[in-house]
Formats: sequence, structure tokens, C-alpha cells
Amino acid sequence: MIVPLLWGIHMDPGVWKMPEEFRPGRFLNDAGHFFQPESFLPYQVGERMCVGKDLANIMVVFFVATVVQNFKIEGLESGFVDLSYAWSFLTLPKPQELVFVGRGKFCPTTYIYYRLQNYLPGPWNLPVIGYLHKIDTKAPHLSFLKVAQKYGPVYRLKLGSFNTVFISDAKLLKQVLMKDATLSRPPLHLLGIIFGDKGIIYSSSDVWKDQRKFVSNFLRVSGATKMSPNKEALENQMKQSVQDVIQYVQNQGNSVTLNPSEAVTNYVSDISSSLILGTRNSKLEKILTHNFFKIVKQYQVSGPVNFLPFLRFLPKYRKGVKLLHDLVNEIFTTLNKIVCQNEKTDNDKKLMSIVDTFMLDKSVDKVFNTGQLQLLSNMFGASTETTISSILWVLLYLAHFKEVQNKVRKELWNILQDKSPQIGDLPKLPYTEATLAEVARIRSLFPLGFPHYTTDDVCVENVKIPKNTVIIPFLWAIHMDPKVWRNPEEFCPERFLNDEGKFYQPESFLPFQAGKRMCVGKDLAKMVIFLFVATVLQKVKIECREGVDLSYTFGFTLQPKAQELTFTTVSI
Ligand code: HEM
Repeated sequence: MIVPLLWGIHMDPGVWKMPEEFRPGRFLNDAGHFFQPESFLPYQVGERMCVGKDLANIMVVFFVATVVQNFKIEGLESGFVDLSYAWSFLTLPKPQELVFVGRGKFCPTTYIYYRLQNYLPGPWNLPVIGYLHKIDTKAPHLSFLKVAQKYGPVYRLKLGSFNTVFISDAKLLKQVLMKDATLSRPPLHLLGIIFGDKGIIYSSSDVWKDQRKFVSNFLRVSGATKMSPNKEALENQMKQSVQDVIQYVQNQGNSVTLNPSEAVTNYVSDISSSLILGTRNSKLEKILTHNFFKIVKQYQVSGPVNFLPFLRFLPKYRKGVKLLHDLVNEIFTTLNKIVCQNEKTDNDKKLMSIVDTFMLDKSVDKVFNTGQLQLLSNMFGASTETTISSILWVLLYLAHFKEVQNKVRKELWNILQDKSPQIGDLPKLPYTEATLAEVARIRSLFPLGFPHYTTDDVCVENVKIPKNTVIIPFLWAIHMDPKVWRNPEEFCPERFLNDEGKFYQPESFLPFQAGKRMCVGKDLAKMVIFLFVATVLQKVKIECREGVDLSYTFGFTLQPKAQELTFTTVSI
């Protein structure tokens, strides 16, 4: 038997200088051209030499050249690559993970390559902190947008100890969020403190299913969804709350200049309070709203604790985290007081609240359990902060874009004349609806969406997201994608109108996210915002003497800057 001992030939120190060293230069001649020494025989020699050598060469060179052209290849965090081998019939490399770092601008072929391989592209992460050091805390969505421009619409990133996947492809996001394995919330420290794991927002599995079913049913019965059979009681409540605001403005004279924040807060918390807690205009309700605003403010400061929970032990963060705990406790105390008051006024109300529903359950003996308190707190918090900021954004954009404001008012006057707007009027007012949608697009209230968490591997359209990954629905990138929205930075309500001038909603418009955990209050939010904006615009002109500041503060949501607007009464 003749054994062609290729190892001996390729490692012969008489032929190869320092044969153990990796030196591509030994295959170059003096002119720098590739040259093949006689002792290089990977395909052996003679009549039975490998018949596929040319094909093998082409395949290897093509693959390696394409990958190296587009990526920097590195070992994992420690930078270690195992070059030892397993010996069988062939010398095989040990299976191991490598990091492929894309180069330069986003390259579609690179992205397709990754997708075909089921790998998710993403930048290099540091040990412990991951990518956190590269994030602008004042505008994190813009830092993440830069990563998306380089790595494409689905990329992975490490935030502290969390594996995270950012999705800015609307179609893919919808499919991912429809999967049962993405229904959970990630174990982020601050979210846990604020929402608790027994309330609708942050719970998972059966606790969430029960609460979601209860809330969806409650909202439908109380008239807060599109499909609700009877919206009268709720609509009357909303009209009364908005009339209070109009009355307040009119009492100041023909024209008043003020920061609208307080009036809008009163309007929204009045509705939320009636619907959720069964109270109106109470001192306790104001304490509640105030505490939620404090939570939002504190969340901005303590944000990194979410991803690096050990930071809560450092003096810089300890106080802030304690304050969050205190605020949540104070909210629970206030809720308990509201519940006790509720009993006394129970007979006077027409609108059934969540508290009323709980009270009907005779097993509730004035003291609500943790799940019920967290549900009330979740519902009140979710419905106030979001809707208040949305209305304020609409007022600011209308004050800045006066032609849009005039067009909305003209539509209201043409269609409704001086009849007060009703919730059911919205479909007759396409330009008004388009304007509200355009504000929600250009100022995504949740630029980084609300996170989900995988409880199993998820595979959608060749994208594989492993178990225990945080999913970030990157709504800002979706709403600002120039491939979907022409000149996305421009404020243009017309993009929500079709050729016939009817309101139309593009697939990439997801202010309430998507899938099975999509915002449960979306219909209510639309009603509350529409009724306020339509009622105010029908009667009042909005201006800003100093010039409107459309910049924002990034916190739990994207908030407008506090500023004064002038409201002047107008009539048809
Ligand atoms: C313009 C106003 C609003 C916006 C932009 C908004 C947006 C969102 C978003 C993006 C989510 C996350 C969905 C997900 O995790 O997939 C969400 C969840 C939620 N929203 Fe809203 N929301 C608004 C108003 C409201 C209102 C008025 C209510 C109350 C009736 C409400 C109650 C909730 C609740 C309870 C959840 C958690 C749902 C769950 O986890 O199953 N939201 N909202």
C-alpha cells in the first residue's frame, strides 16, 4: 500500500521555511504573483488526482472572496478562534461561532447572504455592556437607526446581558409578533417595577391571557371599540370633558395664550378615570396622573438599569430606583382610596368602570388583590400618558403647519357645519383622519416600540430569532423608511389619502404595533384624540407667537417640549 503522506510533504521544513507558521506570502513570487511550489499537493497527483479540483477552487475562492469583501470576520467576545482540528478521514475544523461584522453602508447582497444563511447581521459588542456605550441616551432611536442603515431591517445587538433583535420591516414584524413564542415580555428590571408581572402590560402566559380577555371584553361593552354596539354613555362622557376645556378657553375671552398641557391632561385623565376607576375630577385622580408623570421622568434617568440590573446598587442609580418603587406604592395606595370612595357614588354613574366590574364580584371585600391593582394602574398609565402626548403633538403640528390646520377646519365646517363632532363622524372626514395619522407617523410615540421576548426559537422568512431574545419593534425606522415614505421627514397628511381622496392606511403604519399584543386601547385612543381635536378646531384657531418647537424629549414615550400656544375663537 502506498500512503501519499501529504501532511509530511506540506510540513517539510526542508521545503517550507517555518512550516507551522501561517504565511500566505510563501505562495507569491518576487513579482507578487501567485506561484505554486512543487510540494503543494492538496489534490494529490497523477492520473487519479482529484477530478473536481477546479470546481472546488472556484467554489472556495468565490465564497471566501464574497464574504471577506463584505465582512470583517472575528472570534467571539474574547477574540479567540480555535484552530485545532478533529481528525477523521479529513482534518476537520472544530465547530464554533464567529462574528461577521459588515463593512461600510448597508449592502443588499450582504443582507441577502445573511438571510440565506439564517444569520442575523449586527455590529461588534463589548463584553458586559454590549452595544450600550455607542448609544446616545438623549435620542437612542437615532443611534439604532444608524445601525439599521448599515446592517439592514433585521439586526442583532447585545444590550447589557440581553440578546436583542431590532426589526424595522413592517411585514416581517407583523409575522414575528403573531407567533405564540413572541407573546412574552423581557425581564427588564425597571419595566418590572413600573408595571408589575400581574398586570396586563407586563405579564405573560395565562395571567396575561385572562387580563387581555377581560379588558377587551370590558372595552367592547363600554363602547370603547370600533365594534361596540353602544357608544352613547362613553361619547357623552367625552363630550362633557371636551366642553369643559372649550368653556375654560372661552371664559378667558376671545383669545388666550397658555401651555395646553394642563387642559389636555384634565380632559384625558377625566375620561380614563371615569372609564377605569369610576371617578371624575377627583383630587385622587390628579395625584395618580401626577405620579405617572413622575415615573416617566424618572424612567428617563434610570434607563440603563433595565439592561444592567447591577447598576441599581450604585449610588448614581440607587435613589432613582427607590423613587420608582415609592411612586408605584403611592399609586397603589391612591387606587385603594379611590376604590373605597367608589362605593359611595356607585349609584350615580351611568358609565360602567373597571372598578365597578370588580365590585360586582362579591368576593372583593373592598381590598383589591395585586393583579387587580396592577391592572388598574396599567390601564390608567397606558391610557393617559400616550393620549395626552398624542394630542399635544397634534396641536403643535397644527400650530406650525397653518395650511394643514385651515384645511382640517374647512373639512369640519363643510361636513359638519356647526354641529358638534361625534365619534361616528371620523370616516366622513378623511383629511382630518389623515392629519392625525401623519402626526402619529412623524412623531412615533414609541420610537423603539414596546419590547417582546422569545420563549422559543422563532423562524420567519429565513430569519431565525433564538429563544430568550428581546425583540425591539423599531417603529421609528418603520415610520421614517424612505423606501416606504417619500421624503419621510416632511409633514404631509396627503400620504394617507388615496387617489379618490379617501383615508388609507399603508401597511407600514404601526403606531399601536401589531400582532396578538397590539395596543388594546387603540380604538379608544383614536376616539379620544379625534373628538378633542375636531371639537377644538371647529371653534378655535391655534397659533404660536414664538414659533413652534417640534423637537422632542425621549423618555418612556417621545414627548413634546412644554410651550405656550394661542387659542382664538373662530366661527363659520
Ligand atoms: C395614541 C395612544 C396610544 C398609543 C400610541 C399606544 C401604543 C401602544 C403600543 C405600541 C403598545 C405595545 C403593543 C405590543 O406590545 O405589541 C401598547 C400596548 C398597550 N396599550 Fe396602548 N397606546 C395608546 C393608547 C392606549 C389607551 C387609550 C389604552 C387604554 C385603553 C391603552 C392600553 C394599552 C395596554 C393595556 C397595552 C398592553 C397590551 C398587552 O400587553 O396585551 N393604550 N399601546
